[in-house]
Amino acid sequence: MNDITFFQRFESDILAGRKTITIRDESEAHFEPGQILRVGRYEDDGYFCTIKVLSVTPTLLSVLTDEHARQENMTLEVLRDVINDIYPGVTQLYVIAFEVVSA
Ligand SMILES: CC(=O)Nc1ccn([C@@H]2O[C@H](CO)[C@@H](O)[C@H]2O)c(=O)n1
Repeated sequence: MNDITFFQRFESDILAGRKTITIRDESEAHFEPGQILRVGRYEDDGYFCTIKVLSVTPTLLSVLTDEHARQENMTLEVLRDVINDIYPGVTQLYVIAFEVVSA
């Protein structure tokens, strides 16, 4: 069983270290720094790597910055669109910073 999933289109960025955060809603705000998580693809739940959680930081959609976008390997405009698609109407978000520990 995997502990967290990502859309398949982000797999290569995660494995290459180009995507080092994920921004989630309340339902995934329970992770703790130091936790080791098995990571799967959302589409088929296939395992693709193991990450270590570095931090979990509450944030708001309205205060996302270019620095968040850089850590997602996308522009801020695209990041806002992605979040609006996944979490329509949600303003309270959590930035989960992580590093890949094995793949
Ligand atoms: C079931 C479910 O919620 N899955 C998610 C949720 C979010 N994300 C990515 O995190 C960043 C900010 O949201 C963006 O890169 C998102 O695409 C993801 O890959 N998979």
